[in-house]
Amino acid sequence: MILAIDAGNTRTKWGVFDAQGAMQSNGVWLNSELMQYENLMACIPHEWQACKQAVISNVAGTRLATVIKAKLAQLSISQCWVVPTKQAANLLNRYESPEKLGSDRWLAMIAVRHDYVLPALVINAGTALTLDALDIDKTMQGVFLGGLILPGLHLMQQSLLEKAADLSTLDVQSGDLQRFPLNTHSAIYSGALSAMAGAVKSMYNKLEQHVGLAPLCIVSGGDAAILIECLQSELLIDAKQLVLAEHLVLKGLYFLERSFAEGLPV
Ligand SMILES: Nc1ncnc2c1ncn2[C@@H]1O[C@H](COP(=O)(O)OP(=O)(O)OP(=O)(O)O)[C@@H](O)[C@H]1O
Ligand SMILES: CC(C)(CO)[C@@H](O)C(=O)NCCC(=O)O
Ligand SMILES: [K+]
Repeated sequence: MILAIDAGNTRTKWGVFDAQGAMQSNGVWLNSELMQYENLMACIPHEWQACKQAVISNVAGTRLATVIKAKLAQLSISQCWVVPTKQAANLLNRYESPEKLGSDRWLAMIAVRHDYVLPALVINAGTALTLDALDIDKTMQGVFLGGLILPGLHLMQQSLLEKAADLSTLDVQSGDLQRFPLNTHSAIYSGALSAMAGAVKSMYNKLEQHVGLAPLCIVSGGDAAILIECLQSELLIDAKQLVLAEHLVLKGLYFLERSFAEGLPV
């Protein structure tokens, strides 16, 4: 059994994979929750005890990493912390400094390379919104062309409330997506969601132009369903090309681990 851990900026998700690559169990913590456990053993899921090996993606900083390291050490689970490279698991990374690419973005692309037909736009709608363009070359290798980083739905709204004096008494709460909003909550919510959808449409068009055919648009993350609904209702992207994908980073971790085990080039 292999344990995969995806530490994002808001939440940490984990999944246990069997030898056939099926996810047998999974769970999630808020990072704030995870940092508060005094007794680390108390919050270790019993499913972890069947694992000898963990593969970890962390974009949440060193404090959270320290907590996770200690948990795994207590259980004598070996640890592999993923740092993106120039090439791995049949995917080429064209980032100027490959190791500076977020490991969550890299692993989501590894999962998409494995599970879907390329080209594809790989979207994570979480704390941040990332839009990563994935093509395929003549040798059938996946190629990461580059991508965008934006604030996610919660952050976009939160930053407005923090910096605009007349909005500072409001909470981030879901307004409605409206075409012509007539109250502040819906104006802010619709503004943030429209900005996200507009960025997706723009990036999708660029990739479509670049590859000369309609790419898939694979969406994951806490706000994936909301974003897909908006893209569909506003007719921005053909519904046939839209896919809601779960656990992409966890699956990417499993596939990367397996590619190491099979001795594929890294
Ligand atoms: N307690 C919360 N705090 C912040 N965002 C939340 C919370 N609960 C739900 N969300 C929603 O989830 C989104 C974050 O998604 P997700 O959980 O995928 O992020 P994450 O775990 O931080 O992952 P990543 O850092 O990889 O983006 C926010 O935009 C927000 O709408
Ligand atoms: C962009 C985020 C925050 C998305 O989770 C993460 O992938 C990250 O911290 N990336 C490092 C910077 C980069 O990808 O260029
Ligand atoms: K993520």
